[in-house]
Amino acid sequence: MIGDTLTPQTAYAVEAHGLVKTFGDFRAVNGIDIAVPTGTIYGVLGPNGAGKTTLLRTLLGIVDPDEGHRTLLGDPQPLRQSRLVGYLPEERGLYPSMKAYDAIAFMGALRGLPLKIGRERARAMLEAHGLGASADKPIRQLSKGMAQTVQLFGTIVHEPRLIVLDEPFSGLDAINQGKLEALIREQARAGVTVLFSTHVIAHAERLCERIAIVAGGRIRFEGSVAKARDRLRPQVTLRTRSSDGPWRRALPGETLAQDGAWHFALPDGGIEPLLRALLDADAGIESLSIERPGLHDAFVAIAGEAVARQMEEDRAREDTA
Ligand SMILES: Nc1ncnc2c1ncn2[C@@H]1O[C@H](COP(=O)(O)OP(=O)(O)OP(=O)(O)O)[C@@H](O)[C@H]1O
Repeated sequence: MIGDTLTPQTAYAVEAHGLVKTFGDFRAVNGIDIAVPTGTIYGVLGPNGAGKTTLLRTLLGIVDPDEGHRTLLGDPQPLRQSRLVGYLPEERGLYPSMKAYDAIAFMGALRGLPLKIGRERARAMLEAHGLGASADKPIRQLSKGMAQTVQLFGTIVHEPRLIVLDEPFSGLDAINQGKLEALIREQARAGVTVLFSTHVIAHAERLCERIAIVAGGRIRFEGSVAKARDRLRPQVTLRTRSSDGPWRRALPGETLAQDGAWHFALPDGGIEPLLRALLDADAGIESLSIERPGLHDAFVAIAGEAVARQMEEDRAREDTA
């Protein structure tokens, strides 16, 4: 890895406290604390306009904060670490006449990788991902998905320690999104820290060890996906043969009877006391399921219905674009 001797690995690849970035009177980033553990896949999740891009750019050192401080790979001057960082911006663009392998090598060269090594690695990466036949094609002849893959390879060809991807899934079809998810996992397995932004909850849920939910320039939640999901109680659905009996008293107060089943949140004391009552009274348990809420439900609980609806709309707009 280039410059591996420059900085020892720190516990957190990115750390920031009290970050504020204003544009005129508008606070795009409004007091953000964030800590991205080294070697994790970390997602910044929020609707368009939440401040994700500004946050990433501030962490990278492209934008200076008005308040607060941050370290990138342990360095309070993030740009000094740029050779160890790969950044895929939201606005993407490659030179249309450049050949695919050359475009990758060129991007690596901007991060200090000798062109010759970049070209060799570029060809190997394209081969390994079934794109060897496109290596010598000019970018303008590639499909959108392929061009985006080329840009991503250009982002990682210099073997960075930290990859920052701004909305990397947008504009990709489902197949290419799956390939990108696999590539992100591959990088993480190799010990690379991956920080990405998205407005699609499913990507964050599938990929991330930790997430930050951002809305209105602030972090509404920071932690593991499991911790976010734990914000909501698991939901119980119970079907019984008998419809009444002393066991009914063991159902929680806010139980809802719907579609021939009882629905309620898992009680603090667990399901066992209720099970005992059902068995003792011979209620006849036909089915019982306990479902943990997904990240989507947790997101609604954390960020609110309005923000969740805006994210759905962002996604729908993108799908029809
Ligand atoms: N250079 C700038 N000058 C003025 N306002 C800006 C600038 N950059 C961002 N903003 C504003 O800051 C807010 C946050 O933008 P930002 O791009 O960080 O959000 P985002 O969550 O990344 O959303 P998107 O995915 O739409 O870019 C938006 O209201 C945007 O218009």
